[in-house]
Amino acid sequence: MTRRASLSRYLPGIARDDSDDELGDDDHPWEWIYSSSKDETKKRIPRHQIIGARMGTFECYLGDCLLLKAEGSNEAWVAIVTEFIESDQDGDMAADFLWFSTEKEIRNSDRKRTDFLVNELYITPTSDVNPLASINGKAQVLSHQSFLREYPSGKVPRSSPGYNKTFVCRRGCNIRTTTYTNEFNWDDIYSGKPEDIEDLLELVRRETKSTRKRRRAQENPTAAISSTNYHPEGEDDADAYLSDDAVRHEVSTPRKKQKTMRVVTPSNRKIMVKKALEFTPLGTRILSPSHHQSSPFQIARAQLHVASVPTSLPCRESEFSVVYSHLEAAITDGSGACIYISGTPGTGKTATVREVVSRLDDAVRSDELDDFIFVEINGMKITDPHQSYSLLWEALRGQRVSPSQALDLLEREFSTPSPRRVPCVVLMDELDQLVTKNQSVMYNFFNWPGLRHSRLIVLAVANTMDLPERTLSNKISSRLGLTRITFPGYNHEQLMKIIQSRLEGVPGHIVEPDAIQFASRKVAAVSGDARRALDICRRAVELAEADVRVANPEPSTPSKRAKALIGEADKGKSSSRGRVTIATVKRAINEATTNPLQQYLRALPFASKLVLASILVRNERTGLSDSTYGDVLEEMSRALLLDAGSRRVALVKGNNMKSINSQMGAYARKQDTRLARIAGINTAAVELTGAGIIILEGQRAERPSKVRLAVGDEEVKLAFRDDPEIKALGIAF
Ligand SMILES: Nc1ncnc2c1ncn2[C@@H]1O[C@H](COP(=O)(O)OP(=O)(O)OP(=O)(O)O)[C@@H](O)[C@H]1O
Repeated sequence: MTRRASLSRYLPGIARDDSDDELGDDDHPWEWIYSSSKDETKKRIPRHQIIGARMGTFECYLGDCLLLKAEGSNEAWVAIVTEFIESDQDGDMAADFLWFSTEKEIRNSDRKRTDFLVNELYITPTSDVNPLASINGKAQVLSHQSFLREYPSGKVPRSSPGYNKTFVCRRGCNIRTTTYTNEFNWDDIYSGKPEDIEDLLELVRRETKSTRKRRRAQENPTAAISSTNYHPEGEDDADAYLSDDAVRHEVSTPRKKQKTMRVVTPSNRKIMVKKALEFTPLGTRILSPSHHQSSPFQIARAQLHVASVPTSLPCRESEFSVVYSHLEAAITDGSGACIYISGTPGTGKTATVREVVSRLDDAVRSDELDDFIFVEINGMKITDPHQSYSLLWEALRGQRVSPSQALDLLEREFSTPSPRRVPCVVLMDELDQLVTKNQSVMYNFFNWPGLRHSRLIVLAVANTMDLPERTLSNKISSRLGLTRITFPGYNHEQLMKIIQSRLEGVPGHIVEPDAIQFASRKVAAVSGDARRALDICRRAVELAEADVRVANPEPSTPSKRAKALIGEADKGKSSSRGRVTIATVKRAINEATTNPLQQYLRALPFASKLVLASILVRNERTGLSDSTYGDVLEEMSRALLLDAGSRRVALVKGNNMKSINSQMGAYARKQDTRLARIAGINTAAVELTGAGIIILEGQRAERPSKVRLAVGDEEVKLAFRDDPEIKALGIAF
C-alpha cells in the first residue's frame, strides 16, 4: 500500500487500497432513499425527505460516518453526512459532509498533541459538499472506552473487518486555529442520529473558538484588523466569515515583515513543491552590519532598485484588497476562481499579487487560513507555453511529466470529485507570451477554475485589457466569468509617493523633493510606469554619488568612505552638491534617451524604423508580443495607406492585396525617393535581426515567420516618439 507523499495536493488522510472499496466494482447507479410514514411519526421527519442513498447493496443514511475517497487516490477521509443534495451545481447527486481530521492535518507543530492515538480522529467544524461518487464505504467512530472494550490491545487487527475503518474520537479541533475542545466521550455526544448533528457542531464551534485572536483583537482592535485577516469572534465557519466583507476588505497593503515565502517557481524546469523559498531578494530588508556603514547613496540606490521588495505598495491599496479578498474567499470556500489582471508595464501588477500571496501565506502560518499551494508560471521564462501544464502538475503532485501527459492528468484531476483537495493558486505572469496559436493553454487555465472539483485559482497577469476577447471569442470569454481588475498607470502624485516611500529611512535627505516631483511628472506624462520612474531616480542618485567622488578623492577604507559620503550628504542640505536635484534628474533622463541603443534606433533608415514601428503597432493591436512577418507587413500597408491617403495616392485597395511587397514596390515606384527605400523592407528586417533588435524566425523575411522585438517596447517608443517620418505615417506612441 503506498501512501501519498505528505506534500500532496490533498490534506493527509487515511491510507486506503482500492480493494478496501465497500461499494465494489459494479457500476450501479445511486438512488435516493426517502423517509417513509414510519419515519415520519417516529422521528418527526417530513415525508419524502431524502434520508439516505443506496448503490447496489450499499446504503448510507443521514448522520452516518463514511469514508470518502478521490478517484485514483490512495487516501480516504472520514466525515458525517449532514444533508443529502438532490443535485449539486454539476447536476450530480451529492451530500454535505462534516469532516473529521487526522492528526497529520494539524500543521502547527507547536500545538500538535502528543497523546494522540494511532487511529484517533478529531471532529472539525468544517463541512463541504461532495458528490456521492466520492463515497468509499462506512467508517465506525467510537469513544475511547468503547474502542478499548472492542479492541483491548488498542489496535484493530489487520484481519478484522473493522481494519482501516474504525476510529476513536475524543476531541474536536478547529484545524485552522489548532484549537481543541475538552476531552469528551463520543458516545455521550453523538449517537449517529441526524438529530445530534446540530448539537455536535455547536459544541465543536463553541469550544474551539480562538482565544488567541480574541485576546489580540481586544488588546488592539485596529492592529488586529489591518495586520491580519481578522475574523470576528464566533465566526470561524466559512459562511459567517465570508459574509463579513467589511472586515475582509480592511486588510491593507502591509508593512512587510521579514519572512520567507512558500512558493513553487518555474526556473529552468526545476520546481520545488511547497518549499519555503524567497522569490524576490530580501536584501533591502535585512539590516546587515554593512548596512549601517553604507553611505546614504548606497542605501538609496538599493531601495530604489526595481528588484528590491518594497516595504509597502502605496497607491495600490484598493487593488491589493480586491485581489486579497477574492483569493481569500476562494481558498476558504474551496472554490475555483479566475482573476484577470491587466495594466500597462510597471503598474505594480506582479508586485501586488506577490504581496497578496505572501500575506495569505502569513495567514496560513498563523493558522487563520486553510493551506494552499502557490505556483508561479511566467510566460517569459518558458520556451513553450505547453510547459505550463507540466509545471502545474509538478506543483500539484511533485511529478515531472511531459506537457501532453500533464494535460491528460490535469483534465482528469479537475473533473474528478476530490474531498479535501488543497486549493492551488497559480500566478500566470506575462500571459501574452503564453498564448499559443490555438489559444488552448490560455483557454484551459481559464476554464479549469470553473470546474466544480478543481479548487484552482488562476491569477492571469497581462498588459492588455482585452486579451481574452482577442484570443478567445467574446462568447467563450464571457462564459468563463473572469473577474477583471485593471491597474491604471500611476499619475505624477502617485509616482512621487512611490519614490518617497522607497526613500524612507535613507539618511541625509539626498534627493530633493523637487527632483522627485520632476522625475514623476516626466514619467507620468508618458507612461505612468513605476519601474521607469525608479530607474531614473536610481540613476540620478548614481550621478550625484559620482559627483561627490570626483569632488572628494577616495578615502582609504570603506568605513571612512561611507563617513565621507554621509558628511557630504549632510553638507548637501545647504548646498546642491551631493544631492539629487532637478538638474541631476534631467541628466539621468537625457542619458536614458542617449544610450547606445537609443542612438542606434534613432539613426536607423526609414525601412527599418517602419518594420519596428509596425511590430509595435501590431503588438498593441493584438495584445501579443509575437506576430508573423506577414501580419507586420499588413500593419505597414495600413500605415502607408493612411499616409498615401493624405497624399491622395491609393496604394492598397481594401483587402485586395496580392503581395504587400509588390504593393510596396508599386507604391515606391509611384512615390518619391524616400518611399523607394521601402522596397528594401525584407533586407531591413534581416538586418535588424542581425543587430539583435528583433527576433525573426529562421532569420527569413517570409510571411509565416514569427517575429518579435528583442528590445523593450519602451526603448523603441522612446526613440521614435518624435520621429517626423514615423509621425507622418500617423503612428503615435
Ligand atoms: N505602488 C508601488 N509601490 C512601490 N513600488 C512599486 C509600486 N508599483 C510598482 N512598484 C515597483 O515597480 C516595479 C515594477 O512593478 P511590477 O513588476 O509589479 O509591475 P508590472 O505591472 O507587473 O509590470 P510588467 O507588466 O512589466 O510585468 C517593481 O520594482 C515594483 O516593486
